[in-house]
Parts: sequence; structure tokens; C-alpha cells
Amino acid sequence: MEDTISISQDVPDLELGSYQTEYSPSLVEANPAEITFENLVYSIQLGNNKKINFRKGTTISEKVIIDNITGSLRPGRLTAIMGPSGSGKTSLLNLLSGRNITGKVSGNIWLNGRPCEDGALSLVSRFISQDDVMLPTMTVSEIIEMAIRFRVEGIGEEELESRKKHAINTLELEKCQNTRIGDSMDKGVSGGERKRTAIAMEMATNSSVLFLDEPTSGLDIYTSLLVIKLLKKIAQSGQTVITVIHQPSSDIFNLFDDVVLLSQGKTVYFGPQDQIVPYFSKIGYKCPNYTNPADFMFTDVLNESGKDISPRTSKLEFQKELSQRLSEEWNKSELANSLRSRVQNPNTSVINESSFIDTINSFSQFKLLSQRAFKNMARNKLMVRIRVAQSIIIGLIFGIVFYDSRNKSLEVKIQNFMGALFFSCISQFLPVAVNVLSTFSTELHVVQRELQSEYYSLFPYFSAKVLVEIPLQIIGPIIFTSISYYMIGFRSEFRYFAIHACGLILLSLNAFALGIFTSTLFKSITVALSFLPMLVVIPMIFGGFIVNTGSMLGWIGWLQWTSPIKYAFTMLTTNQLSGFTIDGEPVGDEKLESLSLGRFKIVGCALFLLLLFIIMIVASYFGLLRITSNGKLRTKTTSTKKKKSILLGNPDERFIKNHSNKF
Ligand SMILES: Nc1ncnc2c1ncn2[C@@H]1O[C@H](COP(=O)(O)OP(=O)(O)OP(=O)(O)O)[C@@H](O)[C@H]1O
Repeated sequence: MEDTISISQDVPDLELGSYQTEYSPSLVEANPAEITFENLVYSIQLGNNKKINFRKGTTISEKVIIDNITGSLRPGRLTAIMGPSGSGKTSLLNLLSGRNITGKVSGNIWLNGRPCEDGALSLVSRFISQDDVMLPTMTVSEIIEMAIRFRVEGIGEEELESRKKHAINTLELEKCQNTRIGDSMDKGVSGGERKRTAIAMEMATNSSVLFLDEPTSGLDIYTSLLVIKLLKKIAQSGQTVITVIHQPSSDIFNLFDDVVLLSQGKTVYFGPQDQIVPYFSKIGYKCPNYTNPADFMFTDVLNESGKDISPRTSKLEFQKELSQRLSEEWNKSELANSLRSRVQNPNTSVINESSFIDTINSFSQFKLLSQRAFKNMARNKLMVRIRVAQSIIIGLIFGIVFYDSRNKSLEVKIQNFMGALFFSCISQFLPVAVNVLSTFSTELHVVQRELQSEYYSLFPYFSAKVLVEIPLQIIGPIIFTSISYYMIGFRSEFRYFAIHACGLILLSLNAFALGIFTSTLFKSITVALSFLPMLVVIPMIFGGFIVNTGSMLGWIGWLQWTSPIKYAFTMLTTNQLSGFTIDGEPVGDEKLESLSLGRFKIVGCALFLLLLFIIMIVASYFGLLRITSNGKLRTKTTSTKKKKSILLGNPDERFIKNHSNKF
């Protein structure tokens, strides 16, 4: 066994046909890394949704997802994790890579014999998730370049170019390197190119271990084969490559060095790919000639197709019994014994600091993220155009509808002014909140993925996002005010115009913050969009125009002080009516008094709008922190320093006596 699964530097070169490019694995300077794990158990508490097993009359409050798995993943080898849907493939990958763990974990994981608690493995590994979301406005080349810049502090242009070129060449992305990623509305690269870009992003920086969750999902057979061939090349360069895969074709299956077969969270097979057919044949499952071994495992072994299930046994129970039986067979096998002895004698070679995946400092992250956000906004012409067009069109409509109100009778003039001021506020609040919510919800997926991949941290991202968006929220109200203000006939001196524009700008910033905050409340954009009207209608009702807030019941009237529309409306109305007299009569102040807008005047209202904006931005930050840390605001994150000290430290004592392995 030791021979069959030993690390082979002498793996024969693959026939890559037209994909054979000049490939120099020298870029990967990372140390070879062996991941070993023993008795891994991962279970989820079912909490309030306790499942009741009516037959046995017991309450199950825990679901075991990974059930006592032991194994070794070695450098230079491409390992496939396979199994039926729901068998625990993604959970095992997450467990090994230390991502998305929401349940209880027991067992041990080591990297070259060092205990990998506290997510230390993330320092030397990259994870490519199934949802390869990327900013649609960026090109393949820019995405790879950004990934490198986020990893290497102060990288020189020459090295950057060489790393980028290497990644592009290796992943066969030359043809589409200047094509934008695109999305469903604006088609960009193909699905296969997108997948390869995701791999290129991660392999452009050194890493000893590469985890992939279904890299071939949604791809045709030909492109899937290409992707797996590329993974094989990466493995041959010395990395440990582990991929979850669904139903591979026989060509793809033959490329794997090792296979992990799971059923109901249990190990059914864990060893060399070329031993799988003999192994199952030995325990009574003979693979027919000319049959894809992967198909054979799914149909003949894991489902025992053709076998009659007793009508008294449910499919689930049958599956459980079968998994139990197959895993017992596995545990008794010679291959399992060899694997256990491998786990007891792992490679314990030193891991150099050069193998650690770095991130740049927070200020450099902020700089890069601001540049990216500006570029993204400049390219996202549709959103900018919509914002500008909205301001022009609504400004013109207001100008026409309320045209020259100044020269109407006093009653008409005041009625028109009130209507124009209130709906000016609404026009700079509602559309902004909806636009921000819909665009930010899409961006959020990208940010979540990048945060998980530890390209940057949330604070630099959020600061850059707010900084870059502020100008857009300023331009809209300025355009709107420039068009409508003088057409309506508001006070003509410039200072009144400036105060009017400032009030609307501050309101627009509040709408921006509300849009971001709402997107952090819900996982689904549809739910968030349905919830938003409620968050907008309440400030509208308490805005001071629809209902006289002075007449409201005290226990509900306080809500007016939380409404940014109220402060903006008060600011704009005071700006137009304060000190307005007719024949010495203080008509404007009387009107203001009758509106019960409160004692805050222009400056006070501006300060409150600023305060509400700050509160909402801080709330948005914590909302983002909550959703990007899986709902746990105070997640225990281990510092990079601690992770480094774990990996640079001595191997576990139990392995020191066996310190004889060499790759
Ligand atoms: N956080 C969780 N809460 C509850 N159940 C979970 C959780 N995570 C995983 N599961 C359950 O654990 C089982 C294994 O899930 P996992 O996603 O690992 O399976 P999989 O083999 O990758 O499936 P697929 O091939 O369909 O993606 C499934 O039944 C899933 O519903």
C-alpha cells in the first residue's frame, strides 16, 4: 500500500494535447504539504427544528454529517471526493479547509504532523468555491492581477506581470484575458473560462494546498476534462489538490490519483484511484467490462441497483444500512489499515514561511479596493446613467408641474411649495435606496467570497465602498436641484439654492446607507426589496407633510425624530419660508409654526441628517459583519501570528518518533 499511494515525483506527464503549454511549476514555491486527519466527526444541532423519529418515538436533535473519517491527502496528488448528493462531500471539504463550520467538530487534523486547530490550514491553502462569483465589470486579466496585488505587498510591476502571465498561460486564458467577466444581462466570458479564472486567481499566489468544490459543475464534458487536466498539472507541480466532483466521465475519473468515496457521511473507500475496482470486486461488487468505474460506484455499489428493497424498509433506512455495511467493510480492509498507518506516520517536514499565503496591510487593501470600486463604478455605466437620468427626468417633471409657483396667489404658492419640497425629498430618497439595495446585494456575493478567501478584511472594503459611492450620491441631488429649483421659482439667492441642494444631498446619503443596511438584513434580494417599502414608508409618514406630527399620539409621535425625510423637509421648508413676509406679516413663519415641524432649524436638521447617516453606516457595517461571519458577530478568529506559530512549530509529539518520511 505504501508503495501504491506514495508521493510520486515521477508521475508521468499527462498527454494534454492542444492544452500542452509551456508550464513551469517553479512559480509554486510552497512546501509540499500532507494533510492527515483522524476520526473526524461533524454534527449539526437541529435546534428548534428538531426531527422526530415517529417510528422509534425518539427526538433527534443532532444530525451527524461527517461520521468518523480518517485519511491522508498528499502533495503531488489529485484527490477526488465523490459520493451521492447529501453524502457530506462539501462538508468534508469545508471541515478540512476550516470554512463555514456551523456545527460541532471532533477529531484531529494535521498538516505535516502539526495540529491544524484554529484554521491554521488556511495559511497554506486556497479554496475555490462552487459559486465562482466575480465582479462582472472586470476583465479576466484584471481579476488575476487584483488577486496577486492583494497577496503580495508592494509587488513590482515585472514580477506582477510574470505571475499574471504564468497563471493566464497555465489556465489557457490567453484568448479571453481582456474579456469582461459579465453577468446574465451583459454576457462576458463562458462558464468554463469563468471557472478557470477562479482557479487562476488562487494559483497566481503560492499555496501548498488547493481545495475545489465542484469545479466542473455546469460545464460540458470537454471543458470539464480540460479543467481537471489543469488541476492534474497543478498537482504535479507539487501542490496537494483536493476536489469535490459529481459523476465524472471515465476520462476524468482516470486522471485522479486518489478517490474518497462517501456515503451518508461515512467512508466507503479512501485510496488510489486504480485500486477502487479491485477493492469493490473483492467485497462482492464486480465492475462490468467497459463500464465507467464512477458510474458503477454510484449505481451498482452505493445504490445496489436492481436489488429489491423490502416494502417495509424505507429508501432512507436502506441507504443507511448499506452505508453502514460498506463502511464496516472498508474499515476491515487492508487498504484502510495502510491508510491508518499512513496517518500515524505522516510526513513531518518543515513548513517554511515562504509557503504562507499573505495579505497586504489594511491601508494597501483600502487603496486597492478604492481603485477597484472607482473602476467598477465607471464601468457600471448603466447604474450611473440611471442615476443621472433619474435626476434629469424627475427634475424636469417637477419643474414643469410646479412651474413658476412663486408668481401664483399666496395660497397656491404655499400649497405648491409644500408639495414640491416634500416630493423633492421623496424623489431623492426612494429611488436611491432601491438602486443601492439592488446593486449592493449582487456585489455582496462577491465580497462574501473574497472575504472568505481572506483577500482583504471588511473594514477596508467598507470604507472604500462608502468613500467611492459618496460622489454619486452628491451628483444626483445637484443635477435635480439645478434643473427644478429655478423652474419652480424658489428663493433666488444662491445661498437658498445651496441649502436646498445640501438638504437633498444629506437625504440621498441617508437613502444610500438605508439601502446598504437593508441588504444586510436578508439573504435574498427579493425579500429585501419587499421589505424596503416598509423602511421607506415609515419615514415618509413621519416626514411632516402627510400628517401634522404635532397632532400625533405621544407614544408613536417620537418616531418622527428617526425620519431623515422629516429633517430634510424641515430644512428645505425653513429655507424657503423662514422670514417670508407679505406687507410686514410674517406669513412664512406662521406657516412653519402651523406645520409643527419642531424647533430644529436649518443647521440643526443638517446635523441630525449627518448623525442619522453615521448611525446607519455603522449599523450597515455591523450588519455586514454579521452576514459575512455566518451570523456570529463575535466569531473567534485566530490571528495570523498564532496560525504561523502553529505551523512553524514542532510536529505533534506522537509523530516525532516516526520522523522518517520524506517526500
Ligand atoms: N449547516 C447545516 N445545517 C443542516 N444540515 C446541513 C448543514 N450543512 C450540511 N447539512 C446537511 O448535511 C448533508 C451533507 O451536506 P453536503 O452539502 O456536505 O453534501 P454534498 O455531498 O456536498 O451534497 P451535494 O452533492 O448535493 O452538494 C446534507 O444532508 C445537508 O443537508
